[in-house]
Amino acid sequence: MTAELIDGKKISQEIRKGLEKEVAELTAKGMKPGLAVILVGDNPASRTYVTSKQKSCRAIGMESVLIEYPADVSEKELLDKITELNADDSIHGILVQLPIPPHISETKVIETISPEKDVDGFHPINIGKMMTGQDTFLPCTPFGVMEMLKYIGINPEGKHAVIIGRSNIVGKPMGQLLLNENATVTYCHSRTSDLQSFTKQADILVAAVGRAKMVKAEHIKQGAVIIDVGMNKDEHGKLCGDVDFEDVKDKAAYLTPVPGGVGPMTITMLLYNTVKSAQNRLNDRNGN
Ligand SMILES: Nc1nc2c(c(=O)[nH]1)N[C@@H](CN(C=O)c1ccc(C(=O)N[C@@H](CCC(=O)O)C(=O)O)cc1)CN2
Repeated sequence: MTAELIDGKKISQEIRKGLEKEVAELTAKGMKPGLAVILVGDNPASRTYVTSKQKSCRAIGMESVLIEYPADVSEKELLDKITELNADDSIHGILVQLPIPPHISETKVIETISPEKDVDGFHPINIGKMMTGQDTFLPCTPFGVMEMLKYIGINPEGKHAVIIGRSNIVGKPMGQLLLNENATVTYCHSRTSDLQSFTKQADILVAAVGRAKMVKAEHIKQGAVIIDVGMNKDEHGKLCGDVDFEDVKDKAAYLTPVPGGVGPMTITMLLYNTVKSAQNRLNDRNGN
């Protein structure tokens, strides 16, 4: 048996079609959704991602502003800009592309963004709401994974989900979203002993470690759903995930490709969150 591919581009297109309609309706009501993206420094991968975010916004009729700073910008200048954007009524979503240079506190940056405009879903208030199952902006990559599971008809309830990775933006929220849907969740990480003994139990395995092709057939259970969040270069400089696609494809039931899997969903859920923010603002304006 060969695994069925979970096509992130196709799922994204369908979600974006629906969002385009909502954007048109919001625009007609004087609430055109606007996203501000802040890029610090000139990391080529970050530039690719922010360019893609801008293009995706414009393709569905949203406004998108890119604010660029050199790598040596002061923390104060960056935080002042965020404060200014918090007060700008034409902006419904604000994000600072990560990673940022080490002289700037990521925590301060995230906490300066108003929770109402935190379309990345990284602010502790929004993380707390997610953890307690309240309606909020969900972190885009794990949110995208949940949408992919829904699309292929996989209900996490009662399944054993194993997450490899414990980053604040992917691993930790991924486990929480699966738990919210009644999965039994195990987190594995760099200090986990005998990784394979856990991953082999997974009905749903999410790899988010940043190590090229580390998940092999021997790590997975026959018929598992394998979600690859990795974005690495292989020995030939070619983009690849954390999962060895060729090795696992005849053992998994479902598999996300890299590229074309989780990546496009991350941007789609950012659009979703920004449209939701504009809708929230309209509801506030109308006293709903
Ligand atoms: N503020 C944020 N910073 C970062 C986030 C984030 O969600 N918010 N996530 C990642 C980067 N990222 C979005 O910002 C991102 C990464 C990859 C993709 C993507 O579509 N990848 C393509 C391949 C692209 C290529 O060819 O290089 C794919 O998988 O098909 C989108 C968004 C870290 N920073």
